[in-house]
Amino acid sequence: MPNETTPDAFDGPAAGDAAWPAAREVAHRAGARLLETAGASAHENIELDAAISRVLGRDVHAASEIPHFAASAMDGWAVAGAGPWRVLAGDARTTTALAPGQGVVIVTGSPLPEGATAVLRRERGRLAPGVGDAGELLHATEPLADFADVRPAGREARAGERLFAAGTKLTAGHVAAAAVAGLDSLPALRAPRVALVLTGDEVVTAGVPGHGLVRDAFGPVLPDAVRGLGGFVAGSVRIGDDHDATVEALGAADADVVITTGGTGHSGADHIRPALTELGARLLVDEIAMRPGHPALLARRPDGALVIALPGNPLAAMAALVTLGAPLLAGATGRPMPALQRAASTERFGPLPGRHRLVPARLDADEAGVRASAAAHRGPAMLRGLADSTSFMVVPPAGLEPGAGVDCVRLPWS
Ligand SMILES: Nc1nc2c(c(=O)[nH]1)N[C@H]1C(S)=C(S)[C@@H](COP(=O)(O)OP(=O)(O)OC[C@H]3O[C@@H](n4cnc5c(N)ncnc54)[C@H](O)[C@@H]3O)O[C@H]1N2
Ligand code: MOO
Repeated sequence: MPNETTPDAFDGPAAGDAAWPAAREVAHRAGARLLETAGASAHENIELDAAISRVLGRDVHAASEIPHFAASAMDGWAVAGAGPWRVLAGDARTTTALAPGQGVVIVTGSPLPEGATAVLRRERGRLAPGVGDAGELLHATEPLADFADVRPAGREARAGERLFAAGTKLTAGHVAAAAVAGLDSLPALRAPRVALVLTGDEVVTAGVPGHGLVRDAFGPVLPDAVRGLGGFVAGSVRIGDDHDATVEALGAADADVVITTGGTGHSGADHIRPALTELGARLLVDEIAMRPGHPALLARRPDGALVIALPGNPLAAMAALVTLGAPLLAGATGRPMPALQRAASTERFGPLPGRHRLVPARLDADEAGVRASAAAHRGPAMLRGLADSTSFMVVPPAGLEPGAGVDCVRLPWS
């Protein structure tokens, strides 16, 4: 998707300590521009088993009526006209038509024989000897309405009806519905290719870390989080705190979007900013007025690829991912800015002038509405709070009184 781009005023100047809402807007526009640049090559057909979390590039229509034949919704008898009914031998699979006064055994999902006017459930039918040579007759134990327990053809969709709109992010529900509609593939937008660059001399990937070392919190979860946001992790590298290695990794990553972790600070051990400068990348967001996640960056490489630099502190990185990554990947897959959910804060937050706070929280609904309960263990380097959460509350700079409404952003995996 990346392409040679000329700097222009599209994104505005680097936001320089951007306000939280402005950082989201810049990220969403930058993502949308990736999609514009890709044009027709952004579209592809995907098999159903690879479709979950992908975004539709075009509307999807029903190829035929759904269901495409009238069927029984219950086990019992297909019957024609008013009862009692004479029950034919065999079952609905071998009986193609019924005359009034006839019935035949049918199971759920079987096509209704021609002439059938209703299905009588097994538990609502009684077989009794008929008078004279009438043989055994089927009686309904309660009144039977016309078309009772029949699934008519086309009840769920007419042929040609739009099932899902372009821009829909596909869930298991969409994919199952597409399969029932007889579709083998879906017209998707190509998932933006994301390359991960995980930095840090002190980061280890197995076991209990030794003194001064930390276990990598990102490698095991970012691929799934990126997929949840509509992207696809195509590659991942780990580098130490080294300038040349950072320049090489950021420059060489073959992707639409590069996501880095750590090294966003201004110390001698932090190499993301100098590497972006050396690569000639343009900063679109240069830090965000938020806590945690303040040092996060968004930049565009000269070839058009976008770079999201997440801070090393794990909770801060996740806060930055929902702030920059979610809008960016929404824009890059033709979707609007991810919606914020409104909830009532159960807790008081004092003011923090000029800064939004992202607080991991659980959202619960009851008859009074949706409540956001901030998690315990929510320091920037902690993760237990995140584990207990479904969202981040976005506490405005003025703070919040208990019960006051607050916007919340969903976690990528919730
Ligand atoms: N003098 C200042 N120091 C710091 C500031 C500041 O404004 N002035 N900002 C703080 C904030 S806020 C954050 S957030 C961090 C940003 O740090 P970096 O992005 O430079 O990340 P590192 O320094 O590489 O690491 C920070 C922290 O995160 C741990 N880490 C790194 N990678 C991983 C990983 N894969 N899994 C788990 N943990 C990881 C790392 O060990 C450090 O503990 O800077 C503050 N300092
Ligand atoms: O972004 Mo940092 O985690 O606020 O400490």
